[in-house]
Parts: sequence; structure tokens; C-alpha cells
Amino acid sequence: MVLIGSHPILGFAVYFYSLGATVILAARKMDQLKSTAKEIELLGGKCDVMQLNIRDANQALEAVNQIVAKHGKLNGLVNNAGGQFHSPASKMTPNGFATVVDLNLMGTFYLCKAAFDGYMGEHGGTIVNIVADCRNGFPGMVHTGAARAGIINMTKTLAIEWGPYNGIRINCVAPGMTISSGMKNYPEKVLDGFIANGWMNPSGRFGTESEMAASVVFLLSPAASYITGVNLPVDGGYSLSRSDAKGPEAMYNPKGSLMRPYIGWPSDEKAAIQEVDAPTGIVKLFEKYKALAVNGINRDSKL
Ligand SMILES: CCCCC/C=C/C(=O)SCCNC(=O)CCNC(=O)[C@H](O)C(C)(C)COP(=O)(O)OP(=O)(O)OC[C@H]1O[C@@H](n2cnc3c(N)ncnc32)[C@H](O)[C@@H]1OP(=O)(O)O
Ligand SMILES: NC(=O)C1=CN([C@@H]2O[C@H](COP(=O)(O)OP(=O)(O)OC[C@H]3O[C@@H](n4cnc5c(N)ncnc54)[C@H](OP(=O)(O)O)[C@@H]3O)[C@@H](O)[C@H]2O)C=CC1
Repeated sequence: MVLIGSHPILGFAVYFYSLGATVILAARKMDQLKSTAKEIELLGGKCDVMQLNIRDANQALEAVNQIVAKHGKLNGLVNNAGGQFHSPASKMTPNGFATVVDLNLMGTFYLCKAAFDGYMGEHGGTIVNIVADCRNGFPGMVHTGAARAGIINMTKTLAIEWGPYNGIRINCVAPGMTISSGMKNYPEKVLDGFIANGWMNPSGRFGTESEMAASVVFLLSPAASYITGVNLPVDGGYSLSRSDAKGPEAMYNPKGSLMRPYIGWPSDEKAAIQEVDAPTGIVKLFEKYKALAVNGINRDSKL
């Protein structure tokens, strides 16, 4: 039984289904949740939806209590809900900063605490908190950098404090720039900048939803049974290389690297799971990645 805070990237659901998990999707917009649930069911998965604003601690506990009352357990939690807006720190208002900290840091704490109080403190369980690459600061998004760094530290503390409670494990996944529906939240100019600079990464590209999903499922699964308190960057090496003093042209390959994307589902699967609900520029990039993943061709050479 896995609670995913947010309308999740569909890839998660596919993986959880393959592990035999029942997935509960929770976010504010029910329409979106229901259509994702329908797609999961079409694939043969089991899925429930519930409305939840993670910024409300009472709602978080109520959600956990409802799940335990209905399903008898809650042994997995993925804190995926989150976001921010782009702004230089000099132009950010105190309320703008506080809002993003409230959503990401407080919201994640409320869900972790609710899961502990409502089920895991007594029975154990596994939690994955989705953060973002904030290893070397987060220029243009000071609020989310501070909030995500807070989550990473909180995760370490909870791993130590809650490990002894029936072996609760809690880890973070830090996605690099990822092709996802979240890109709809950014102005075109910001997106164009992201796309134009996509090659400035040892992988030469963005990440895919499947690559994020696979790492989350690994950390939730018994295969990671001795891993707790870590932050796993899933970013093609970007966080390691960003602080290098050399210019990007000297470090990276402007033509793109040969790090083949993992799309995570076969090309002849249902069409619905091969789409990404994102602005045109991002969808075009995804189409390119799909071709690379399926055909194994990058630039002009075969892998
Ligand atoms: C490795 C690099 C990765 C980088 C890429 C990252 C990608 C992703 O994370 S994808 C996920 C994308 N999804 C989102 O980012 C969702 C974004 N939006 C939200 O979650 C919410 O809109 C919110 C949390 C940012 C704001 O929620 P809300 O409570 O509705 O906020 P208010 O409208 O009440 O405003 C509060 C406060 O914040 C200021 N503000 C809000 N949006 C903006 C903005 N776009 N630009 C500047 N300021 C903003 C707003 O003005 C308020 O402040 P005051 O005016 O001082 O009251
Ligand atoms: N895409 C990327 O490049 C990166 C993404 N990330 C992080 O990964 C996570 C998933 O990103 P992605 O799928 O791209 O983003 P999306 O914006 O598509 O997903 C965010 C989800 O969070 C939910 N959500 C937002 N606020 C709340 C709230 N108060 N209560 C409950 N649910 C809420 C939204 O649903 P609803 O509006 O219905 O509530 C939405 O389904 C986010 O935390 C994001 O910041 C990190 C680094 C890079």
C-alpha cells in the first residue's frame, strides 16, 4: 500500500503495479487524479484517489487514517508533491519565500509525521522524499533550495530517530532537470533557457520520468533494505559537475553525450503512457529521447 502525495508521474504507478502495490494518489485536483487512476487501471493496476492539501497537517493525518481504515495498512509513502516559482532572490518577497518553504518542507514533514503517527511508528514502512538538486545552492530558486536542503537534513534525522521503530527507512531522490508535466508551470522564456542548456550536463540531456520512478521504486523496495538517510541524486551527474571552474564548453559536449535515456516501457505499450503533458518544446525533446531509447541512436552513431 503506497501513498503518493501528488498526481504522480505515471511511471511510478507502472512500477508500483509491477511490485504488486496498491497505489493511492493524493493531491488537490481530483480530475487529474481520476484520469491518472483510470490509466493505471487500464494497465491492470489497483489505484485509489483522495483529495489532499499537504500544507494542512490535519488533512495529512486524516488521509493516513482513512487509508489505514480502508486498506488496513500504509507501508509506503512517496512525498512527490512540490514546486516553486522562478525568481532572483533580490526580487523575492518574504511571503513568496515562506510559501514555497511551507509547501515543500512543511508539507513533507506533515506527511512523514502523519504516516508515522497513523501507521508506520507501530508497524514500520518506507518513505521516499522527492527533493531537487540543491547540492551547490539553487540560483533563481532560493526558496526551494532552502526547503529541499531542509528536507534532506530532516530525512537524515528521521532515519536515525525512526529506524528503531520497526525499521522505518526514509530516503530522498533528487531529480535533475526532468521531462515532466511540471514544466507547464514555467514561463516559455525560462523553459527555453532550460532546453538550450540541457547539454550542460555529463549526460548531455534531461532526465525522464521513468528514470526518476525507477530510483524511487528501488528505494522503496526490499532491494534497498539496508539503505536509509541518503539523498540519491538522479541527475546524470549534473550536481557533481556544476561547481567546476571550467566553462561548460570545456566540460561538456555541446552535441550531446551518448548517455542513452531510459524510457521504461516498451514502444508497443498503450499510447497513453508514452505521452508527456508538457509544453511543445519539452514534448519535442521527449520525442527525441524516445527515439534514442527505442532505436539506440544518439547524434550520428549507434550505441
Ligand atoms: C535541477 C533544476 C530543477 C529545476 C526545475 C524544477 C522543476 C520542478 O520542480 S517541476 C514542478 C513544477 N511545479 C511547480 O513548480 C508548481 C508551482 N506552483 C506552486 O506550487 C504554487 O503556485 C506556489 C507554491 C508557488 C504558490 O502557491 P500559492 O499558495 O497559491 O501562492 P500565492 O499565489 O498565494 O502566492 C504566495 C506568495 O508567493 C508569490 N508568488 C507566487 N507565485 C509567484 C511567481 N510565479 N512569481 C513571483 N512570486 C510568486 C506571491 O506573490 C505571494 O507573495 P506576496 O505577493 O508577497 O504575498
Ligand atoms: N520536473 C523536474 O525537472 C523536477 C521536479 N522536481 C520535483 O519533483 C516533484 C514532481 O515534479 P513534477 O511531476 O515535475 O511536477 P508537477 O507540477 O507535475 O507535480 C506536482 C504535483 O504536486 C501536487 N501538489 C502541489 N501542491 C500540492 C499541495 N499543496 N497538496 C497536494 N498536492 C500538491 C500537484 O497536484 P495538485 O495541483 O492537484 O495539488 C501536482 O500533481 C516536485 O516536487 C518537483 O518540484 C525536482 C527537480 C526537477
